[in-house]
Amino acid sequence: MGLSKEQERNIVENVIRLEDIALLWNDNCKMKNPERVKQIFNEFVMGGPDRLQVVSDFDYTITKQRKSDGSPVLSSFGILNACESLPTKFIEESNNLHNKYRPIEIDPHLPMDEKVQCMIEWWTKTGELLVGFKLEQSEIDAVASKYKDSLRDNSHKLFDTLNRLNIPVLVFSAGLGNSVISVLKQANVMYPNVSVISNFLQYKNGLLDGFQKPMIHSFNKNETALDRHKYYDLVHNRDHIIVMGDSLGDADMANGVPASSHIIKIGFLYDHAEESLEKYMNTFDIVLIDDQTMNVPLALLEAVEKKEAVRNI
Ligand SMILES: C[n+]1cn([C@@H]2O[C@H](COP(=O)(O)OP(=O)(O)O)[C@@H](O)[C@H]2O)c2nc(N)[nH]c(=O)c21
Ligand SMILES: [Mg+2]
Repeated sequence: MGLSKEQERNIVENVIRLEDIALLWNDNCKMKNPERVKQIFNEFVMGGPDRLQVVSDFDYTITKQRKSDGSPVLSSFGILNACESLPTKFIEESNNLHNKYRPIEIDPHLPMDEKVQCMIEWWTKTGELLVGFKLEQSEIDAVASKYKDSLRDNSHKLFDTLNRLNIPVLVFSAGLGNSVISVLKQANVMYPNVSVISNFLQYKNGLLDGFQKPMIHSFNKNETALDRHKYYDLVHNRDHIIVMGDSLGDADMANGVPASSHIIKIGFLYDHAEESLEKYMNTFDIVLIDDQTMNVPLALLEAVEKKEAVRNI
């Protein structure tokens, strides 16, 4: 994936030619407006690492949508539900809630305000079920350890590079933060530049007591939900933003940032790829179909790093 001499020269001369980034011309990579991608890539390379930040979804964005051996990857809530000490009643009721609310979450015809109301109910009821019994973090860790190898190929290289360049990474998940952090730690990518904003378990006198606030559900995952969060102070001056997600709603994760920011949105598409492609292309700048790697964001960061190296000579 290294850059050729000519590519390096182009970067020195302040131009990335998208033509040179072979990955972007693979059949499974779709861009509605390659000119815009090119312009943003160049701005990001010229702006350098100090203006960059990454905002990424977790489930099926940092983790793979499909493993090559065919084994499934559990979501962060899936990891919780696989903990054997959970009471059977919790699993039953949690499944009932899933059966009721998941169709509402993905219904394309329901008005958004109704969907939001239902998602608040779903997360609230799940929180109410998680009260009054023990669940050790070590049990979540034991389940999560089975999924530490489920990160996209080259995730380590991506997180290493982001850490080296001091680029803040926000992992923004409406799932369960305890699982997210456990997987990231056990995969050795939980560097100091990585923050996780998600739903975390709350404990009272050693027993579960629902979720900590504020609630992050599938439709309030944008940085306006973070207005009063300390994370906002850390990143508000970083106006070059790479957003990564696998669901259409993930594209809005950076909505709360100033309007002058430049955002490149990378969408990983897997399920129903043919039917969903048009929507994804209208929503994300780059759509990667069944690409179980981090190679595209990595190519951008490699260009940023090369340019920075030249600048510092
Ligand atoms: C409250 N709740 C929400 N979810 C799902 O968890 C997902 C987490 O949301 P997300 O962070 O947007 O993940 P994603 O973009 O990878 O899908 C939501 O989309 C819900 O479908 C849930 N899934 C399970 N199994 N149990 C739950 O209680 C529960
Ligand atoms: Mg996801």
